[in-house]
Amino acid sequence: TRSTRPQRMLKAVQKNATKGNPESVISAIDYFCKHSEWAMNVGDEKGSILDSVVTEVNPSTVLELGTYCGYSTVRIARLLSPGTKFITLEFNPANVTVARQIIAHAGIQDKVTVVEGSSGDLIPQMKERFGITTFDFIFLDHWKDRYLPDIKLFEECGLLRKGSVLLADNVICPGAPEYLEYVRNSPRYESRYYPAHLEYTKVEDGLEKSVFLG
Ligand SMILES: O=c1[nH]cnc2c(O)c(F)c(-c3ccc(F)cc3)cc12
Ligand SMILES: [Mg+2]
Repeated sequence: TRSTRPQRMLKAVQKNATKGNPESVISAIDYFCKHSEWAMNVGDEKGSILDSVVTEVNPSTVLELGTYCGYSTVRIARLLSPGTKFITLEFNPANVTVARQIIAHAGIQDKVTVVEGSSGDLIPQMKERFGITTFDFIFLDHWKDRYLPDIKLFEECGLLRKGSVLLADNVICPGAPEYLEYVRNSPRYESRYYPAHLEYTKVEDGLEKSVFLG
């Protein structure tokens, strides 16, 4: 039966990237998406902005919503200090299977825990299951309609502290207008937009960085 796009991406990584080399995995995926098949990884342009924010925050606890094939997981993990607690949530079990293999190929499997399930179910379990008190950095890249309910869930579950940084992908395309309205108008967040483009295209998109003020 026909393979899936994530499976074809995994094959490209296993063929073209050097085992244990996160940079080569990132490059192999970007090459695949530019020359073979578009895929919804954050990409190289927005990925560089992600890199700069992760480096600036230098977090001790990280949560990613939306693992997909693990591209941004590898981007983030390669920048983290040893001992950082990094959890990534993915709803689609087939994506979990591919992501774990791409993460292993990059050699950063010991730096991140991939958890299968929905963010709405798993966010309230973060404290009890993973011993998290608060997250220093959160990357929202799952489903635009979950951005607003999930940020409210973070607040309700006491998972944010003064200075926690949330970075959201796709706030223009596909777009998360209700989320943007919330973080830009709430007195509890300081928000800033980073203009860029939809991965591997010339279409406008960008990242919204929001700092929780407590
Ligand atoms: O569902 C998504 N979750 C996370 N990230 C996405 C993304 O970066 C996209 F570009 C897109 C996307 C898909 C199709 C398009 F025509 C445009 C954007 C979707 C997602
Ligand atoms: Mg995205």
